[in-house]
Amino acid sequence: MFQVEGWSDLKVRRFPDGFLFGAGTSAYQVEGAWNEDGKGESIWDKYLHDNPDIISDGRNGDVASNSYHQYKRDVEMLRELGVDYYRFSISWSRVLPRGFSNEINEKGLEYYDKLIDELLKYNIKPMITLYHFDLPQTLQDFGGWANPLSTEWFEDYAAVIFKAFAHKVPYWITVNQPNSICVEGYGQGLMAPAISSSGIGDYMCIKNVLVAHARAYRLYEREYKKKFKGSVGIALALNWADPVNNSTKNVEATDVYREFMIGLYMHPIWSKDGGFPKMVKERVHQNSIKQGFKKSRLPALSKEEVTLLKGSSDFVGVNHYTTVLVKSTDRGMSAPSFDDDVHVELTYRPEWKNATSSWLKSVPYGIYRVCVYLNTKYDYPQMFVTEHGWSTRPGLKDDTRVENLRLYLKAILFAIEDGTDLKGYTTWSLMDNVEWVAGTSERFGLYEVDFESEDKNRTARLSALVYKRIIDKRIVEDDYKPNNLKMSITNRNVKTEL
Ligand SMILES: CCCCCCCCCCCCC/C=C/[C@@H](O)[C@@H](N)CO[C@@H]1O[C@H](CO)[C@@H](O)[C@H](O)[C@H]1O
Repeated sequence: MFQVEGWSDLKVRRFPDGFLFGAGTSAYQVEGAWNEDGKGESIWDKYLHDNPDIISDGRNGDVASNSYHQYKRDVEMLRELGVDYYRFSISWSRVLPRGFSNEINEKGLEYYDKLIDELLKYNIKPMITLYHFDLPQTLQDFGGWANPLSTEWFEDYAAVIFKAFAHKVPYWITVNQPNSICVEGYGQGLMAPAISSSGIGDYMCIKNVLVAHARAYRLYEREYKKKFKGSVGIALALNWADPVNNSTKNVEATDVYREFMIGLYMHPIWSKDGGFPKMVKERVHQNSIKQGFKKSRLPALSKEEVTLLKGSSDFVGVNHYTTVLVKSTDRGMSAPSFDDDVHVELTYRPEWKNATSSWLKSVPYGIYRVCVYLNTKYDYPQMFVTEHGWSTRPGLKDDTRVENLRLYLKAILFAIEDGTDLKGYTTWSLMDNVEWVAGTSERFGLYEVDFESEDKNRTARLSALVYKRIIDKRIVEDDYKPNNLKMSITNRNVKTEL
């Protein structure tokens, strides 16, 4: 059993046979070529072009890590690491420049086809995310994810991508982090399209994104599952939250926080009864009525939608970075708002080590706790860690990333030992990239990208060598120190089933 304090023991745990290691990126963050070869504008292109001053270091995704031109080098890096799979996303507006499926940009499809073939040539399986934050701007002009028609636009887009690649791709993620898309994008105005409509726009978006996910899942299930046997899931932001202490009101506040951060997305897909969690529905409904709304600001799921969503995932994609502590509060908050509906305060332990990103603290037990929570509450769902990572400043000797990686992988080994059905682990990120409004000021890469160089050259960091060693030995060694930072290609015969 994994203990929060003093959890380390002397047993050497091994990653089970068949456990997969991967690395991840997303289209806007690495591709660049924002308007090349017929690509249409996305909401992130527009947002950062219109608001250059909000980017911490002024670097947007116009060129990013130049993966549109450097994809062969990216695959070479994956071969160096010896990973089993590569998680990357497709830019919707690169394939459908105006968002709708009547006009397909063949050059866009060609780019992904070449990338997939390059991966398959070296026995690296593609894990494709259909949507990682970059909606075509043309669709945003019609309300984006706040428009219920978005569920149909997404299904049409998914149909184009499945038709082109279902025969080559074993793992699919429909949508990355609905809470970031909706709460940060349509509520808090922190992510594109930067709409500030907390407590209203975010809930409209959440319903539509979840239904869109389910429509894409059902489409694959109907038309491709039998033939290609791929797995389709959704990636959720599943950070952990504990009460700041064990007082009843803080424990209750933590339950509420977990239902809004985890249950809102897990319950419709993985619970037995389906739909949004009762506690969330009741709180938003009561607040809405008090505030003079005729009905809940959280749009209801119809009976058909509840059924469509229930069971609509082969695995849950766990994007896990950090842990927060929750305190109950009576503080007045601006209303209506998502924060007012949840109504808690968050804090951290001062001793938790900080990454370069202010929100990111190293709390390894959190990943164990979130796995056990999902097991208990949702009956041992199949999982992939679809993102986990650490940010630093530039530099190749990234000891803090190495330490964080080792500690979290050990915690994952405990979670597996305690029954978690975890299929794989994806490190975020393969390389430095555009960290949204933080630009390139927060580096998440196992490979450093020289953003000053014309080609955006990549160099392995210490963490890349350590990750390679873990993949090779299938254990986490505390004392492994490479003699130098030279990288070479791993010739591994990946013997995993699709
Ligand atoms: C005095 C104490 C004050 C305490 C205040 C506490 C505030 C706590 C706020 C917690 C916020 C956690 C935010 C977490 C966000 C992540 O889950 C999210 N950024 C993950 O998104 C993925 O992350 C990658 C790295 O940021 C990103 O590159 C990727 O595209 C995203 O999918």
